Amino acid sequence: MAGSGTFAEIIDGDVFKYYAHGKWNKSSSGKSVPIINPTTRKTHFKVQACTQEEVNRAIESAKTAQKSWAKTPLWKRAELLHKAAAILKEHKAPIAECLVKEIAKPAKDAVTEVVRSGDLVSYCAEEGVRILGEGKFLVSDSFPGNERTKYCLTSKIPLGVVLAIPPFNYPVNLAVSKIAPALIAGNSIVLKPPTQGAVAALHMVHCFHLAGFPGDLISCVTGKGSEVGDFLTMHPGVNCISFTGGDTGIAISKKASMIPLQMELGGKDACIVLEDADLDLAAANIVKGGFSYSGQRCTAVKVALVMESVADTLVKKINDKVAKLTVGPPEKDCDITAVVTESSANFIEGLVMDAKQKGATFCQEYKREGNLIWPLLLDNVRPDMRIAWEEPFGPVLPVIRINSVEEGIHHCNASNFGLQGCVFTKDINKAMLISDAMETGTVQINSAPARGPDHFPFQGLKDSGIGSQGITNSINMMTKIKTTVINLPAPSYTMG
Ligand SMILES: NC(=O)c1ccc[n+]([C@@H]2O[C@H](COP(=O)([O-])OP(=O)(O)OC[C@H]3O[C@@H](n4cnc5c(N)ncnc54)[C@H](O)[C@@H]3O)[C@@H](O)[C@H]2O)c1
Repeated sequence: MAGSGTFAEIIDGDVFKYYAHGKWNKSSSGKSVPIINPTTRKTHFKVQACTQEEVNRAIESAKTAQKSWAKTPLWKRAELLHKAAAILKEHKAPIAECLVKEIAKPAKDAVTEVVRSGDLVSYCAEEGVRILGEGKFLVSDSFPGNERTKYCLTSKIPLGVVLAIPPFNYPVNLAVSKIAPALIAGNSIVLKPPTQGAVAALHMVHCFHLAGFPGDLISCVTGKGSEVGDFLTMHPGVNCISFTGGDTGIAISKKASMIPLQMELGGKDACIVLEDADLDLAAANIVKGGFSYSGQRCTAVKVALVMESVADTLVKKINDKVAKLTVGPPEKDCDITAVVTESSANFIEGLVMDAKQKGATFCQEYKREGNLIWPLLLDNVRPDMRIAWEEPFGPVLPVIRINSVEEGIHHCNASNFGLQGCVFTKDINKAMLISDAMETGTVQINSAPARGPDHFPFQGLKDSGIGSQGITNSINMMTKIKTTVINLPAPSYTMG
């Protein structure tokens, strides 16, 4: 159970401790932050409200710890990561329980998130050993005017302290997707988990503690993002920020100093359906893509752009599937569960009411109880409706009927987001042309957008992000290149 057994030391009374200096600590603030269960709307957990002084100490000690970690052999770093991955998977049940209570993630998906996270950590260790074990050797005579008098050796070195800020929807997976690449590359880590999801993240961090990483190398500071956020992101001791979330990331990018930033932000992933598409496949993917975890996924299908000639048939197929979605508590593994906060539910409702007022066709009746919103398909959505452009992050999906492929591409590209998109057609040539024309980081052909598998590159264009994630890209991003040049007194050409 959460906060008991192996995890008993991470809680004090009813408040979870924060992790720094290799141990679990109470904040001197004496204050805590409540975590509201989205289903019951009652406080379920509490975490420490860390002070700026505590955050400062965590960063300062991470700086020192990183220096010796960078001198730890790569195979040893990998070994510890493999150990942490195994411990994480062993304790999937209590961590998944936190995800169910804190973010109303359906029970089975919660377990999947933890297992996937363990796999990500292991893969990262293996990939790190492969790509960080290699450097480059260059000779000078390939550049005009040079003899072979210079040998250049390049290697990848760590950046220093990496600040990791994941969002609420995958607080474990999107934390380890930053922690593991940072650690294998020789960096230290300061994690600031989201408020909803903080307790799952603290349990995950305990698995790293149990694996035996050096004290001070990893810390996890809790508190409201709006209170400790700026202090963390503008701290001179931070050498890299890896952030996943919404528009907050744009604000952070403007405030951060001259350090590498990895930003994975919001999306308005479009699904273009052509006349020749397999409509059963498209409907299945639109429902899975649009409504999994109640639409609270960065890569959820957030607008369906459907050719008018197949729209009636497709909408009917989607509605038949929507009718089968179960709605209720995450403990019962329902498909649609309460959205994360009351303010999210209010925001979603605002988009729905705007669409209603402007004449969208409601395929189901709009229904809400507390944070629980029943799945809703809105047909005949037009570009003057907010839902055509904004990210609901909830179980509401707009359908815009289009009369040409160009119209679909135009709508997709007019968005300020550019995360992913997808196209359904049996014509691979057309699909490739559309993929090239869509201004998004990834285009899926004949499947819903998805972040995984976790070693695939994952990136957003425009307001959807900076840089590229995915295991290999994250490891590379969390390193810099160092070169040593050997200067010879006379040219030397290898004769074999
Ligand atoms: N592109 C991706 O990879 C990806 C993946 C998942 C979610 N998302 C996006 O995340 C959003 C939903 O997640 P969310 O509601 O947790 O996002 P959010 O931007 O509200 O919060 C993200 C994180 O930032 C922290 N934070 C808040 N204010 C801060 C500040 N001033 N300084 C530093 N940190 C601060 C939060 O505590 C949280 O940990 C959606 O827009 C979704 O599309 C993107």
